[in-house]
Amino acid sequence: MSITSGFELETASELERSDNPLRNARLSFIGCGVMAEAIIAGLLRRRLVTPDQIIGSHPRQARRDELAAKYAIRVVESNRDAVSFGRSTDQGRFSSIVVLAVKPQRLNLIFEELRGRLQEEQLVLSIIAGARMETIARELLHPAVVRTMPNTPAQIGQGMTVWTATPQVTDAQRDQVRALLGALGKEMYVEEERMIDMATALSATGPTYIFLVMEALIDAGVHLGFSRRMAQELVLQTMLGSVLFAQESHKHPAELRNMVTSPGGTSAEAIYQMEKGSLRTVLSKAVWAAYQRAVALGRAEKNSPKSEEHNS
Ligand SMILES: NC(=O)C1=CN([C@@H]2O[C@H](COP(=O)(O)OP(=O)(O)OC[C@H]3O[C@@H](n4cnc5c(N)ncnc54)[C@H](OP(=O)(O)O)[C@@H]3O)[C@@H](O)[C@H]2O)C=CC1
Ligand SMILES: O=C(O)[C@@H]1CCC=N1
Repeated sequence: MSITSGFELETASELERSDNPLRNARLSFIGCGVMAEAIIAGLLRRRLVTPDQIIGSHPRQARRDELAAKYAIRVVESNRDAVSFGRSTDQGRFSSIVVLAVKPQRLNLIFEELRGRLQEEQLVLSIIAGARMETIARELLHPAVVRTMPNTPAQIGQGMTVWTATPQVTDAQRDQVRALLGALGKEMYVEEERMIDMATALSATGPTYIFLVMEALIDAGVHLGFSRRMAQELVLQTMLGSVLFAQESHKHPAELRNMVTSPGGTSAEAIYQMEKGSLRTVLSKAVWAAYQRAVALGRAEKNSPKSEEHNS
């Protein structure tokens, strides 16, 4: 059976560029859900890799078929087979990145399956919330680990990913990671691993805060009497315009807000109600709660499905 990809390629071939660090890489995705698909789509869209450089593993046949048809990549059932794809052999040597993209609650199963199965030159790149590099390295018996925290706008190449790496990750591998994450949007390297948990709460969980506010404002517009379609257009363009304004003007948000706030006017009235309703405190508490949860997910004893059940 031949597989064709219906996937649109966006830019001129990066593959042909000699400075593309992923040119000869093999990528194995362990768990092909929402985020893994976003990374795969971004890499192919930017033509940083070809479909034959990618393999994914997934427990469900329907999902395997779906991804194979959409991206013309190989998707297998066995996580071990996916990792083996990147192993160098007498026939060829590859740089290989193994992307861990399962839910935190599945991580212990993955450790059991993959422990001791990685070659020295393979790189493990985790996107799993809470999972600490020390734990991954210890459980997989593999010291070269990169920990990243992307977010869902990566699906359209507008993501924000924060990442860090163990000292065993080489400069060449760091270049590969930058290229891979660059296909998702912006990337930011941090030295301190605790900042990954902080980014999990702020930028990775971030779309949740924004979409909830977006939804609430659209509902408020409907309450005023706008059709849902009109309210949605007004709110989305207002949010987009405000973000671009903040980005391009380089002004502090408070300064931009003051520009909207005429004395005795509508904004002042609205601000009064938002402060009365403790909007800032609620947002701060939400981010703090998300941070605490990210830290808790990283604790080994919380990583088993059993303890998660007790937790929920
Ligand atoms: N969603 C987000 O905004 C972000 C998520 N993350 C992190 O990314 C990771 C993945 O999240 P996300 O993509 O949203 O989650 P998904 O649930 O969409 O993806 C995980 C996938 O792994 C599959 N899976 C389950 N068990 C196994 C197994 N034993 N072996 C291989 N695959 C398995 C699941 O299959 P099935 O569907 O059958 O259960 C699912 O498709 C999480 O660890 C999360 O913390 C990081 C940043 C942002
Ligand atoms: O809710 C979650 O666990 C994931 C991790 C970061 C954002 N969403």
